[in-house]
Amino acid sequence: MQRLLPLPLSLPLFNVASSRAIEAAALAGLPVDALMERAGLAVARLALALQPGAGTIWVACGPGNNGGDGRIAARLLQAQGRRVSIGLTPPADCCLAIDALLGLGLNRTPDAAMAAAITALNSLTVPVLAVDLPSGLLADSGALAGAEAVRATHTLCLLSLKPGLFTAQGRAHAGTIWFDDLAIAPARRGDAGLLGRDCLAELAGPDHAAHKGSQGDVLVIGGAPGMRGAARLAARAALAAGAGRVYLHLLGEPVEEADPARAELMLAVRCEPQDLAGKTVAIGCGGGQQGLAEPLAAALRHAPRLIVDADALNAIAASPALQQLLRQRAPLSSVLTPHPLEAARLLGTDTARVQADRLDAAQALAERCAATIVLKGSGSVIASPGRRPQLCSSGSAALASAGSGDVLAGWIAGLWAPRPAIEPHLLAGAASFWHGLAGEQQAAGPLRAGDLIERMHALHAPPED
Ligand SMILES: NC(=O)C1=CN([C@@H]2O[C@H](COP(=O)(O)OP(=O)(O)OC[C@H]3O[C@@H](n4cnc5c(N)ncnc54)[C@H](OP(=O)(O)O)[C@@H]3O)[C@@H](O)[C@H]2O)[C@@H](O)CC1
Ligand SMILES: Nc1ncnc2c1ncn2[C@@H]1O[C@H](COP(=O)(O)OP(=O)(O)O)[C@@H](O)[C@H]1O
Ligand SMILES: [K+]
Repeated sequence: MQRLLPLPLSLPLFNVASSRAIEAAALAGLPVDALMERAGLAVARLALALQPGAGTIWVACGPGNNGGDGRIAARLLQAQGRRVSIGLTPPADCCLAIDALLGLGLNRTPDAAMAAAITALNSLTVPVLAVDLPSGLLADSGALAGAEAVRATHTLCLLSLKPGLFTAQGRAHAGTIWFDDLAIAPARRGDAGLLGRDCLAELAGPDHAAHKGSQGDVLVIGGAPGMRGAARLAARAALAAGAGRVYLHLLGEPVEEADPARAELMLAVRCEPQDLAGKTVAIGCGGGQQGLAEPLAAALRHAPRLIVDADALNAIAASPALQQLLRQRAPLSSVLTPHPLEAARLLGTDTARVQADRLDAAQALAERCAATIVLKGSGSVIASPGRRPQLCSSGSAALASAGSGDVLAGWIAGLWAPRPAIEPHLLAGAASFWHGLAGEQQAAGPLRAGDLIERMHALHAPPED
């Protein structure tokens, strides 16, 4: 059993169908109850490690094998001399609750009895340990099957890691995530990947002979009047990520300086095809509603590497001609960074549908746009045509603050410029992980986007001895 996050090494994720196939293959060589015995033992061990007080441990058991895991844990806890109560209502002296109501088999809105038990679990002030998944949370998507799911303080995921724990509502409901593979090594590829720190190894630093010309040029296009800050944040992030030279083309009224507070940034007065050639271009941050279509069409045609964010995404969603230009770009040359509403506009649907299956939505968008997609939010999804999607395991609600998305767009550009040959799927995963890692390093409260850049800059790996 291991505490999962922060995650050093990336791991495979298995959806419900694959998890069932892994279980069936394992059971072919084992006694029928072997896996459930292992699962119950793991639950009981973690329950004791959580050091429950002297009261009664409530084991809320559902009708299927999730409940079966709970019953075995209850038996083992009793054998350890603990008072245990099995049922759908808590004992008066509850010191720890084990949520074994529903796991992989959740397939509809919780019925009245289950919903009442979920509400009772959520009313407790003692720790709640969820078995496999918080009950009410869908394993494949991290969406809720009904109005409410258990908000656990700990979740022990069993046998196979399920994607739903790591995206949409998963992280908000799972608490501290633990994993026990029940001593079974899956003989199949994951349906998706969970990105760990090892993804940063894609980003080797510059060699000693590097110079600004070898580190690539970034051009940030956006920052209409009133929203200049968004483009400046992206440009500052590109600089902090390691681009050799960073230029800003600000839309609307001319300005004298690119960024008076960051002397390293240069102003790009024009945005003609020859100004785009050879550059990594990030477009859309603070782009506004007007003045963006022309530079966007030029960037789609001429930028060899392109990151499309914010208003540029909205402009593409509204224009079949721009959509066609996007699809006609060279393979492996475009990264789109939508939040769920922007993704919904591009897909012609609504935010709720995107959030109901983030992995599916991101993959559909990647195929439709022929681009790498970073679908942002808790558990960002990185999807590319023909690739397995990745979920970012880093990040926190400290990032839920204006400008952190602009920083991500600029950061991707700044990492891409010195590494023009890197595969965008790997680049976007590593950049998102880095961004999330910096976003976790906040004791409390939101992280201002300017401070986020400084934290991301501080995470550049020191040279090895
Ligand atoms: N497979 C593995 O990898 C391993 C699995 N293990 C464990 O088994 C768990 C999976 O067990 P499972 O398949 O029995 O499903 P489970 O989650 O107990 O639910 C099914 C029951 O709930 C019911 N039900 C469903 N939705 C409902 C709702 N909304 N409201 C009310 N009822 C609802 C459903 O009813 P039915 O649809 O049949 O009418 C059925 O009776 C897994 O999460 C893990 O803990 C480990 O022991 C070892 C490895
Ligand atoms: N709760 C959260 N958990 C993890 N990451 C988050 C969370 N909230 C926001 N983020 C991240 O912060 C960034 C916000 O981007 P975006 O919504 O475009 O903001 P803005 O447009 O203000 O820059 C994204 O990278 C997103 O993944
Ligand atoms: K459960």
